[in-house]
Amino acid sequence: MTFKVLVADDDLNIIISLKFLLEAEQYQLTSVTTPEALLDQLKKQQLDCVLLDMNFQRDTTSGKEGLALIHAIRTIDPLIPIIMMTGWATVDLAVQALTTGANDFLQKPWDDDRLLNAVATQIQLSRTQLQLQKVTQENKILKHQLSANNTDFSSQSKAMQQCLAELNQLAQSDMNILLTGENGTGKSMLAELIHQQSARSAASLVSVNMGAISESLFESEMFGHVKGAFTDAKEQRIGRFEMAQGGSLFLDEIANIPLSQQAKLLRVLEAQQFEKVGSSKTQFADVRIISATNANLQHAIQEGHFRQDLFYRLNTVAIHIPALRERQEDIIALAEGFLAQFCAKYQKPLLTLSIEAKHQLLHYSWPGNIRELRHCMERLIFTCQHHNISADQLQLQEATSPSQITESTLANQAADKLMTLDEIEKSTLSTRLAYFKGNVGQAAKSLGLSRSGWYRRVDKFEL
Ligand SMILES: Nc1ncnc2c1ncn2[C@@H]1O[C@H](COP(=O)(O)OP(=O)(O)OP(=O)(O)O)[C@@H](O)[C@H]1O
Repeated sequence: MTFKVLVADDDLNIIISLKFLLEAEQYQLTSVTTPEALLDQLKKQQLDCVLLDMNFQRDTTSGKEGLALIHAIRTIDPLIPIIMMTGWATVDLAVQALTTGANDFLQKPWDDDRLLNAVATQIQLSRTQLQLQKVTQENKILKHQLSANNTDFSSQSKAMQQCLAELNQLAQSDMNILLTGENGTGKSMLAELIHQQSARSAASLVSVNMGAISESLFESEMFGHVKGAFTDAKEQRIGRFEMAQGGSLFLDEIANIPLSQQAKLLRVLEAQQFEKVGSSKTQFADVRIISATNANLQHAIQEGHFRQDLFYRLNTVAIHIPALRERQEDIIALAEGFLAQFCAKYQKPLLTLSIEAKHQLLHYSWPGNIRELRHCMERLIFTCQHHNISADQLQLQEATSPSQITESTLANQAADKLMTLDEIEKSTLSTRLAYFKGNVGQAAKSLGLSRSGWYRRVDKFEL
């Protein structure tokens, strides 16, 4: 990439020398000899750095002209690096230039290496600053979108209202919270709600799906690594604990942490300290942990798959999120809410639910909970021919048992609809998950998959 440097000096010899020096290093040079031409160029083109003489009239040496120009440049471009140059340097003048808004100060005659170094460093710094602004801005937008989504959190059932009241109170504390409940019951959404209502809401909520992190990358993902810590560590990397500093860390699918890594997580939770992989520097972890699982952790402890001491650390308070079938008052309201949302999104006329459709929605077991209901409503926007949705258009079928899904049924399905191998795999994952009522561990095991193998496929098929 070629960077554009603007040289502003009334001495043509200086301009020619700088032209030779900078163009030999692949910079593209524009030169001006008056302050007016300098400001004009700044308004006309996108530049990466300004090399600015401090005195334009030959008989002046005070540097006042240069200082006044810094102000003028900053009103046009607040971020462009300005490197001041003068043959009449004093410490006072240098300090004045830097406090007025210049980024560096060089004395004429200059040392070539020092000048090239100053230009490269200042361009690099301003690009990093720009990048940071961009990321901060994106972050703000994402946070805004997330909290806007949360205002969509809807529930009318008594069970959920109780749950929300409890969460509202706990959110104000700094206790670690464990959310339990089947897949798709809204645990991630509630984690976001807890964070937004906590004193940590100005900092980030960082989410990690523990089932999706491979065992070998666990430490690096969670605590970060320094450059060269292992073969692939080409750059230093910040881990999730550091990203969530001052905020909250949401550990989803917590039961999926391999036993070997549980001790490492426990140490951070106990001592609030961690080290990046490859570093001996201890860092302080100021994060609130919200974790979630659809598994029975007590059972996992008895089976020796989960550490009891880690369970106690995570489970300062536990909140159970009821399954959708246990809060029937929510089903129709949620379904109608999703229909309204998707009709607006896809610019379709509003669909309504017939009495029979409502009846079926209420009597279905919803193994995939609210996620399944949401997908079902989204699908109807495209499959439903009439404004009033009938029961059979819902296409709700209770799951068949895996023993019924034989190779021949799959082969028949494939032949009937000419399914691709991917479609068969996708359909098997969904059926199996539904059969095990959303329990990923059991569903994966029944297919001979590891949890990470399961999640890789879930990602691949965007399930
Ligand atoms: N009360 C609610 N109101 C509106 N939408 C909801 C509600 N609860 C959940 N959802 C929606 O249902 C889907 C699943 O929610 P979420 O991911 O929070 O569930 P989860 O329990 O964390 O699932 P998993 O255990 O699979 O990670 C999301 O699309 C979410 O927006």
